[in-house]
Amino acid sequence: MAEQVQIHSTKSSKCVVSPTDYKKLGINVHKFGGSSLASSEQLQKVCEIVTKQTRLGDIIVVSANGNVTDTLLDAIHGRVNALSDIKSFYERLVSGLDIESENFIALINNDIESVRELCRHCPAHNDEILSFGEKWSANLLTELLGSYQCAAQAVDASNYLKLTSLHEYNQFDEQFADDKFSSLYQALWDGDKERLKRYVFTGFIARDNNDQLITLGRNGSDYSATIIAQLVKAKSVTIWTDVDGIFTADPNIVHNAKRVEHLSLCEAQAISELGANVLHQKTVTPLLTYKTEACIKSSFIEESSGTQITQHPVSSGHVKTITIKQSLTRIVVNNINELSARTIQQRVLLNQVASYASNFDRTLDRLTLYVAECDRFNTISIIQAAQYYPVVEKNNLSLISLVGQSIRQNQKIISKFVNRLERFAVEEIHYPANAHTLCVLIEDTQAINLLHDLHDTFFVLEPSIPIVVLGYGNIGKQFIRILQDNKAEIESSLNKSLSLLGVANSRNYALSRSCLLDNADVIDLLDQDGSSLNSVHEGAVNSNQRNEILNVLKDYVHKELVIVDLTASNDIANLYPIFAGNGWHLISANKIAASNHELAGQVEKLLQDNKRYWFKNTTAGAGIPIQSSIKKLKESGDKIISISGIFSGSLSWLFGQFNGQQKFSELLLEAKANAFTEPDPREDLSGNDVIRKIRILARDAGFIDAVENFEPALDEALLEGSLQSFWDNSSKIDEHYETLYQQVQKQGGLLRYIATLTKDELTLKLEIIEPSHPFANLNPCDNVFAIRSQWYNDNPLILQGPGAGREVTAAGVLNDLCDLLRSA
Ligand SMILES: NC(=O)C1=CN([C@@H]2O[C@H](COP(=O)(O)OP(=O)(O)OC[C@H]3O[C@@H](n4cnc5c(N)ncnc54)[C@H](O)[C@@H]3O)[C@@H](O)[C@H]2O)C=CC1
Ligand SMILES: N[C@@H](CC=O)C(=O)O
Repeated sequence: MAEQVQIHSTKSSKCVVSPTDYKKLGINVHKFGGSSLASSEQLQKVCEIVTKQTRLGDIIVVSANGNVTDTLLDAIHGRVNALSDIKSFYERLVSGLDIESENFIALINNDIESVRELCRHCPAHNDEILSFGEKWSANLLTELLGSYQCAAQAVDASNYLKLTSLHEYNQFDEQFADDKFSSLYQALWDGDKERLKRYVFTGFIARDNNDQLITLGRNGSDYSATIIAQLVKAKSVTIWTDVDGIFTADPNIVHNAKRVEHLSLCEAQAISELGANVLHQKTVTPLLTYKTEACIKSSFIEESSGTQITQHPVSSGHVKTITIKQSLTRIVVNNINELSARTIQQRVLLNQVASYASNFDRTLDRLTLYVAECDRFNTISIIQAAQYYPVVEKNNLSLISLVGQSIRQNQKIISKFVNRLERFAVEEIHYPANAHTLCVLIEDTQAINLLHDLHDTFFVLEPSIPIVVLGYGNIGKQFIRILQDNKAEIESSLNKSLSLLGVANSRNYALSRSCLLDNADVIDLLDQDGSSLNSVHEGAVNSNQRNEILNVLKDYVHKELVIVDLTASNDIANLYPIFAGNGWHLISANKIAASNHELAGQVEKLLQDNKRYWFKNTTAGAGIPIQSSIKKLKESGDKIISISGIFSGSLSWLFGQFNGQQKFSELLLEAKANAFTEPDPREDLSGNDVIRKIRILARDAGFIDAVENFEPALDEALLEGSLQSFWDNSSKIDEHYETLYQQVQKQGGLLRYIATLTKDELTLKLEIIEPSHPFANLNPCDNVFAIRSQWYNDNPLILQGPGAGREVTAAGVLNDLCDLLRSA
């Protein structure tokens, strides 16, 4: 049977074309572990996966079926029934499969006799004996795939993977492999891709530089898969196993652990160095060298997406998983110099000793190693061979480690971690060499409690306050989109779950107590006519033409709720005192309430009484943090003297673009389409929108008694009447700005709508400024705020940036929401 594999794998080739072409094929490597190949049902499942998810030319790497490797080891160690157990196992396995079972069993019997013979040798040919497991597995799967009409070929990997030297574990002969793979993919040179097959490679086995068969140790088949992927420049590697990827903690210990969707290669490396069973260190090394992407999936849950290991981090600064290694021994070597300590650390590594944390303390000249208890004697021998005398200080220790991209640069994570440790008697906090791991050593007896505690701290999100968004227009839609796209990131940074209870526009509202962010289809229906909603959605989307959503929200009176007002509605602004009285927090992009001193005062008082917050940073500067800057200056004792600048994003854009060539009204339509203007653009041209911003900032700066002196940016006569009559008057508007433009040109200046705030006067004027004026050269749509204060007197503090638009405003609202959820 074993020969069967070898016949296919060593075809000699006379390649006439470039031997590198198979590397351009985009081969996918799929590796199936022993548990995925342990029963006839599982084998059939694997065949389904292979037929559906692989292409001609893809490589399948297999481990031995079920526990066959362990049973072969038993045979080596002299267990009498071991080989007959293997025979019975295969008889059972093939009886449920659609293959020529008699032939297969005859071959197994034949091989078992060879194994028996090899076991009799002294010393036994261990690697050769163990290699039968993978060979049987490759042949069985190949044969079974045939019954699925899936052309496959069993391949003995030991004819492809050859070490370049006896000791360099990671060095495989690339030229040797290249020749062999070129031969395997011979059909490519004949221009006949259809002749390619799925190649079922034996995992775990290779050859040393003397051509002797060797096995690749623990998790050797995973290693074969990533090495083969590196050699054939594979497009992807999928490791199919019995667990559905990497979890936030070992799910056998922490039952609410969740699957981690993405890990970066650096995170994967850090996890593997900590001794993860599912991801061995040597498996990751080829991925790091070749930088291919990988995936760990369960062959039991085919539809799950498992854990993707990506070359670049999908996110950084978050804890992704917490690992635990129990039953470690602390071995200490005192009075040792750094060079000897490093040599010992290296030898420990080369001997494949499971050492999970080691540390050389320069000030104490002390080397500390934490090794698996089973590796204790091995470690002591290595240290003694270097003429040092180790002390076994303590047994029964656990290493618990947080892993996440660059978490060591995140002070918040470090302090959260250290705070949690206060309640435990920890042995040592350990900082490994990489920036992605934080470790603690603790006695085994306390370790599981600490693991649960840390998992709750970093992964169990506190429920957060339900959010209701009023307004689903330019800003509302973008805000919901970024909430959906960044939900996981926001939740992990706040350590709170996001709960979008309701969304409304002036037609409909949607409400779901189980978070609308996970129910995007419902939100999509908000723009539809009530009559076109089908019955399935009737419960979720309802008419809001008379603010009906507020009736449903009565259930939340005196409970915490965040109302996010993204309307331009007067009615909603006038309801703020009721919202505040109900004990609800407020976030506004709508400027109406915040710019009305009396209303804003009443709302602030009610919020204060109810210990609730009002965030409204976008009402004055879209995404520019103007209000928070003024607040911070005042909180630190500064006094604001004046604020001047250009506060209208739309007019900044319009006057920046207008050059007399294009009609002003056409530009106005473009500004509206870009969401730079108010829903009714007359609000911008009349100055009303900027006046609201001026009043909001005046209130923040403390200029409440100042006299107002505001001029519109367009003659009031052209702003009167309905919105339709305004657009009908476009030609007059165009004439007006054309004449103005000629005047400005004559003076060699630029037209800007400038606001100035002092404690005595608030002004807003259309001004002609010099091209050298600080407000002259702004990017299109920019706002600029020059704050002169007691501390920024001669040289004002300037805040400048995009002052209008969907993206920046929605991002500003999201900032407000995160600040609120952090404070509440
Ligand atoms: N566009 C921008 O750059 C900035 C806009 N803002 C403010 O954001 C607000 C929204 O602006 P846009 O999204 O451009 O307006 P929009 O007209 O596109 O959207 C307004 C939404 O509010 C809804 N609405 C009206 N009355 C309602 C009610 N009673 N209940 C529930 N929903 C209601 C409308 O149906 C619509 O969905 C405005 O107050 C604007 O001043 C603030 C900063 C920057
Ligand atoms: N229409 C406003 C948008 C932001 O508030 C502006 O032009 O600044």
